[in-house]
Amino acid sequence: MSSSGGIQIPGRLPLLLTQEGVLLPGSTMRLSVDTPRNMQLVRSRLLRGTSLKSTIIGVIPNTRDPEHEADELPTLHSSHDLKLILMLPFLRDPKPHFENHWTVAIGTAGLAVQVVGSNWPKPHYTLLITGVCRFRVSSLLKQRPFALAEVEQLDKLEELTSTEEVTAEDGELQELSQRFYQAALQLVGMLDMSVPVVAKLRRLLDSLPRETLPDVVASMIRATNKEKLQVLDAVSLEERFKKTLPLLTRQIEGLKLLQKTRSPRPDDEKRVTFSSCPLSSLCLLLTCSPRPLCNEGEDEDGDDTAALERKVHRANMPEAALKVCVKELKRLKKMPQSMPEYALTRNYLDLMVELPWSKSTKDCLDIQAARILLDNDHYAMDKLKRRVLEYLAVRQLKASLKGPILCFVGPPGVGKTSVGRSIARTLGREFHRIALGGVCDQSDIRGHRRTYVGSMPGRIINGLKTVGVNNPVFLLDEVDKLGKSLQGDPAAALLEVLDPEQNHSFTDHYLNVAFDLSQVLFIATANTTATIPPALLDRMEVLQVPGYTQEEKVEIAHRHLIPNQLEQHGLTPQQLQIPQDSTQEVITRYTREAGVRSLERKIGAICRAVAVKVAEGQKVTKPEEPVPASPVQAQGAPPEMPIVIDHIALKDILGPPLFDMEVSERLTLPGVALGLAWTPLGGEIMFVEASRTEGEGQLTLTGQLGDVMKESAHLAISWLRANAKRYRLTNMVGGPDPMEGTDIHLHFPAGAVTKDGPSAGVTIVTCLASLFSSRLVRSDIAMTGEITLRGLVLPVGGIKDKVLAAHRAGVKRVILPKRNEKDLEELPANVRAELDFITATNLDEVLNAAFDGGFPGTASTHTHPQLLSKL
Ligand SMILES: Nc1ncnc2c1ncn2[C@@H]1O[C@H](COP(=O)(O)OP(=O)(O)OP(=O)(O)O)[C@@H](O)[C@H]1O
Repeated sequence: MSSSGGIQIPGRLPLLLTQEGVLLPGSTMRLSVDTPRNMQLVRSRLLRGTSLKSTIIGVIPNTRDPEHEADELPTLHSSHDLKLILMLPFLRDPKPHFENHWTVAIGTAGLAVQVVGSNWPKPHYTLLITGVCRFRVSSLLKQRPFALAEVEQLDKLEELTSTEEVTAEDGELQELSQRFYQAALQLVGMLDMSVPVVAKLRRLLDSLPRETLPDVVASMIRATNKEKLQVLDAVSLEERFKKTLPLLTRQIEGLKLLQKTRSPRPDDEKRVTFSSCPLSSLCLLLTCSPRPLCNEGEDEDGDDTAALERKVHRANMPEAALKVCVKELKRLKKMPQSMPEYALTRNYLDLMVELPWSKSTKDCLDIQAARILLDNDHYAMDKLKRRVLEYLAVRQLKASLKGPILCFVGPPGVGKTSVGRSIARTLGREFHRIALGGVCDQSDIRGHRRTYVGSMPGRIINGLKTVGVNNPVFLLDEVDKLGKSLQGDPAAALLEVLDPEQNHSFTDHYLNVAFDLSQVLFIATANTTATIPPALLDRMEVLQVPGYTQEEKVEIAHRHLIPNQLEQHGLTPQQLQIPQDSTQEVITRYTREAGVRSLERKIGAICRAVAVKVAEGQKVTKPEEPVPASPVQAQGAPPEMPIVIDHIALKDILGPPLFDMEVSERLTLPGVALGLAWTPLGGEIMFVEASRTEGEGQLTLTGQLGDVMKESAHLAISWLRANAKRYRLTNMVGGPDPMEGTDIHLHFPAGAVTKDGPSAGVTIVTCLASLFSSRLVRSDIAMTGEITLRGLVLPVGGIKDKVLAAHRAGVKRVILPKRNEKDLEELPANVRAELDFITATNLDEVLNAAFDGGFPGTASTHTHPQLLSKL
């Protein structure tokens, strides 16, 4: 600080633009920073810098930092006095180098002594900055990512370090300084000297260099921002004394008046004392808070706390919470604003009053209406809708229903989230979605303790604050994708949230008081139950939402997706028509999914392409121009409406088809069979390929197989070797042991995808049987089932999704374990009608069905007709 021993500030300073208050040299101020440039400055200079130099920044007052980084910087605060002083030499200078407003911008170089970051209510930093000296911006070096400028230090006041020097050099300045000093003494004299800071101020008045007094006193007394700006702009010391003295006198007069008008109660005496000096600690002696406690802001601030107190009492919170709030309020009142804890306590209280402790919406449940709404919003999903209606009906009869928590499990894009939204609508409740995918910190659910820097409440409490009622529908999306880390297990934190017996007293770490979640209706969604922790799964009722059949997808597209997309793209059915055939083609040749999300995207792509045509057409058809009569579209002429998307248009817009009906093509060699697999994304068809070469009887397995699948492969080989004679299987030279002198390679294409599970057993056996017998597997058949060493076929899971995948891929016959027959009832009628199902109890039956005309050696070839059941 020039005035305190000649500190030299760097020649280049990053600029912090603020409108919050005026930092004067020698004072300390707390500033909240949330705009892009200022945030960037804090991150790259204050948080990353390691030297003292990197903590010095230039604070430009009275200037708004633009909300968006792309916006240009506004005119910086500039001093008129300085402008004059600086311009004078240029009256003589033919080529002034002060060309723009930057040249006279003035600010205070400050030392950032503390940086506190917080994400609530939005990301921001709170800085504690001590003013060092005035500076002038010579030139702006860059605007992004934060403003950086070449600066010139202005306060060089060494000449006035003692009263003697003043006397010697400048009579008028000395007189001013003396008057100022006397006035300051008088002010301190009116305050209660028993307050330690007042005593300290008294001592400082004698020990501080006189030239620092105007800045220090101006930052403490009652003064508006405008007045403080004038003090900052007063570069000459004389001017500064002149600007500050009236303020000081006004404060003294004000105090006198206050003392006169107040009743002489000891309390009041103290209050005058306190209010005239906001400083409650020594370090704050030089503090200027953005809204000083003792200027105009004070009343406002006092009101502010009073308003907060009123809100606390009106928030209708339970007694325990109220007690905590009252205690915190008491602490807040005693705290100076500049204390870091002030902001924390204030944020806490603000949250407490905003929480919907007893605010709820009234359920408007009408089962008839709910049924209609669910049917209107979603096609198919009958089982799910039935269960949801049951649930709603019970709620209607018993309002205080505790649990169960519904968990919709199914592949992506089958409408789990959107059913959740519909349930909220049917109940007339607020809806809030909490995405849990990737959450691996339990404080995400339960909040951080307030002792942490940047502590925040968890997502549940935040959600309640957002919806503003205590009985919303909370959709816990993707519960199966919760992670775990050193920061704890969020799934464990969810246990308390979802347990109806416990959640009436859910305690968020940040709140530290119980909040009643029993009115909240929780619905969870997941792609698979396999990764949901068992304790969590146990608290939920799982409702499977399987993928859709092609017919269902066509219906969904025409009833929901196409109208939605048309609306979103500003089109009408009079402008765009997608016939059923085209939708069917999009489904089969451009998408391969269990849900309809990809289909929706493709329809979106069609709409965009048509929107361009329509918009071009509108531009060409100006009102005065007649519309061409010919339906043949001339170059630049508007297209004929409606634009109908046919096979050719589809290819134009979406490109060549992405998927082919490849099944029959790939089953043209012996040693290939088609299996069915279940994945969290729905069912999939899966080819199994085998080849043999001369060798030593080794088995090679490729395709990223898990242990269980590898074991299935070994099992299949063992069974075939054991039964080779019966099935007349041979090795390469025609010998009876198929493995003798032969190496086998089994491959599961889509080699990058990990595969596991026992259900490929029957497919591997069929594939190897085809290889050893050199016979082709039927090209229209797919299969699934676990095998045993004795050749039995055991049931497997995910039958519905697997069969739907087979149907999607154009397969005509499906072999599945006999004990899975019951699962076929869940299939849509049209799928059941279009597929032949062969249910098998042993591998004999499987082989017999998988090859045209049966398989040699199987019992049924001779004794029974082929086992075929059309369900
Ligand atoms: N049966 C249906 N009827 C109407 N629209 C549907 C149906 N199923 C899905 N949709 C639509 O498909 C889109 C995707 O649905 P949604 O986001 O609910 O899928 P999701 O199952 O939650 O997927 P994820 O598991 O990826 O979150 C939505 O626009 C939804 O409206």
